[in-house]
Amino acid sequence: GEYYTYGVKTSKPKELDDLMEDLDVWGLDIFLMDELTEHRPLTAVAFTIFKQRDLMNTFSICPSTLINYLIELEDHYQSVPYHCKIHAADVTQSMHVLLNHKALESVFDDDEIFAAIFSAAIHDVDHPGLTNQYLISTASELAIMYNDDSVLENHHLAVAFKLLQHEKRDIFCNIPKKKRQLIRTMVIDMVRATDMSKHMSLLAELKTMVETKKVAGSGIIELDSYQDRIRVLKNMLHCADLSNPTKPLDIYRKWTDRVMNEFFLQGDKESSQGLEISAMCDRHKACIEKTQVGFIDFIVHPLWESWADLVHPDAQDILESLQRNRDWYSEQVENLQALDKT
Ligand SMILES: COc1ccc(-c2ccn(CCC(=O)N3C[C@@H](C)O[C@H](C)C3)n2)cc1OC1CCCC1
Ligand SMILES: [Mg+2]
Ligand SMILES: [Zn+2]
Repeated sequence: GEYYTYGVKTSKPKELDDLMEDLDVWGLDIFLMDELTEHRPLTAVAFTIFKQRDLMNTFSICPSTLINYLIELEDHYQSVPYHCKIHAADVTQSMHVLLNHKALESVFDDDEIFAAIFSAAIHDVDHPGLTNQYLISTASELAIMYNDDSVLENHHLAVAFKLLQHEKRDIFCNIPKKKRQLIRTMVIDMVRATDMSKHMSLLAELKTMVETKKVAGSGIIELDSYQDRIRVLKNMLHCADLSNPTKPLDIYRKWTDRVMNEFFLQGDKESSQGLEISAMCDRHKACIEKTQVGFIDFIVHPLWESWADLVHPDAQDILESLQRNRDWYSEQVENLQALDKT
C-alpha cells in the first residue's frame, strides 16, 4: 500500500526523514512529527523504534500486524488537549532515549525493552481528559469498574490488551505463552506506576536504589533481581511521563498550554455540575507560571535529580534543561508580580 519507511503516509518524505534523524535525541519536536505524519505520530514513532531495535524480528511480529495494532491503538487515544496521541508518542520517544543511557547499556533484555516501549505507547490510551479524583468523586462507570484504585491506569491497560484480541492486530501471537505472560506482567506493573498517587513510594524506591547502587567498573549499573529491574523500568516510564519540563522551552510551553486546557475543561464541567472546582482547574483563578514552578520544585526536580544520580552522568543535560526552564517560569512569576504593583 502507500505505507512508507515509517509505517505511515507522508506528503513530506524528505522532512520526515530529517526529523526521524532525531528519534534518539531528547527534545525531538513531537508536534512537527504529528504534522509530518498526517496526525499519526504514535504509529510512526513506535513503528520506527520497533524497527531500529529489531523487535519485529526478535518477536516474529509481521510489520502489517504491528501497523494494524498501532493504528487501532492511536485511534483509541481521545482528542483531549493533553492526554492525546501526541503525548503517547512523546512518552514513547522519551522512553526510547532513556533506554539508551550509557549506564543502562545491555542491562535490559529484549523482553524488557519490548515491554518498556509497548507500555509507553499504550500508557494513556482512551484517557477521557479527566483525573482519577474526578472519576471517583462522580462515581463514574470507570471508578465503579476499578473500585477507585488507579482507575485510569487500569482502564488504559484493559483497552490496550483488548485491542490485541483481533488476529490481524495480535503482535504477541508468535511469542511463547510463558514469555507473553512475563511481558504482560511487566507492562501492567509499569503502566500502573504512572498513577501519580504512586509517585512518592516510587521515588523512595529509586532513592534506595541510588544509595545501594552497584556499579561495574564500566559505570554500568548491576540489577540482579526482577524487583530491581522492574523498579528501574517503572521509574523510567514515570520520568518519561513527567518529562515535559525537561524539554526545550518552546515544546514545554505547548504542553503547559495543553495540560491547563484539559484541567480548565474539567473545572468547567465541575462548575456546571455544581461541584467544587478541583485544584488548578479554575480558569479564573489559576496562576499557570507559579503552578509550573511548584510542579518542578516539588515533583519533577526531585524525581529527575534521583534519576540523574542513578544513571550519572548520562542525564546531566536533562537536569540542566530543567533548571533553565524553571528559571524562565520563575522570571515570568516575578514579571507578573511586578505588573501587579504598577
Ligand atoms: C506541563 O505541565 C504538566 C505536565 C504533566 C503533569 C503531570 C503530573 C502527573 N503526571 C503523571 C500523570 C498523572 O498522574 N496525572 C494526573 C494529574 C496530576 O494530572 C496530570 C496532568 C496527569 N503528569 C503535570 C503538569 O502540570 C501540573 C498540572 C497543572 C499545573 C501543574
Ligand atoms: Mg496516565
Ligand atoms: Zn501520560
